Amino acid sequence: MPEDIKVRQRAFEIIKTRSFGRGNIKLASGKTSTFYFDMKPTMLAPEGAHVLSELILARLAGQGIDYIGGLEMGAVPLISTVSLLSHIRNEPLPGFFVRKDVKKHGTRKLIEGLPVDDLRGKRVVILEDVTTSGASAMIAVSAAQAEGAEVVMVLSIVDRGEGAMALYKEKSIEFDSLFKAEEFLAS
Ligand SMILES: O=P(O)(O)OC[C@H]1O[C@H](OP(=O)(O)OP(=O)(O)O)[C@H](O)[C@@H]1O
Ligand SMILES: O=C(O)c1cc(=O)[nH]c(=O)[nH]1
Repeated sequence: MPEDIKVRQRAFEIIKTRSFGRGNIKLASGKTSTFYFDMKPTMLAPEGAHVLSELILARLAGQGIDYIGGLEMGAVPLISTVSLLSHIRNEPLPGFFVRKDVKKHGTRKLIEGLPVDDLRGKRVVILEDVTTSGASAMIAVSAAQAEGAEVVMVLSIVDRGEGAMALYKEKSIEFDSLFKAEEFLAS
């Protein structure tokens, strides 16, 4: 089996075991669902972090990306591990994250992890752990655009197929995911 297919298969197994669950649950959008992906146990497992980062770097290869970013909390572990792996491979891809709320103390930054004004003119990919409506990742898109970045893609680990694709089509931003929820629902 080719290496990239093996890595994807391993990521699928880890997500299925550590992150996929069934049962009634309320979503960020306020809707309810009968299944859920809690991606943190995958992103924070050593092998999970590694395989997801490999898949993301493979998806972004050769596209002249300057920065990866995303909304707290979901995107934060991903941004860190993708950035680390990019350094190990000598193709550094720095990261930033966008706060949901600015702190009332400290530097009061909305965007954390980079020097002021550093996003101007930069090609940015917004990462997300799970997309449902896509509205959460859109907060990070808007924050990066407000700083002058060109957001070239939103890349989700798992897309639930419940609106994100249509949202980003309307915004004329490329959208992709490593996995679809239906793959787990069918397995
Ligand atoms: O596409 P959407 O409809 O916006 O839903 C997906 C969002 O929901 C989850 O975040 P949550 O709000 O649960 O917070 P967390 O990342 O801080 O845990 C997930 O991490 C995404 O950010
Ligand atoms: O829509 C959401 O809030 C949501 C769905 C899901 O499967 N996982 C998650 O973390 N958030």
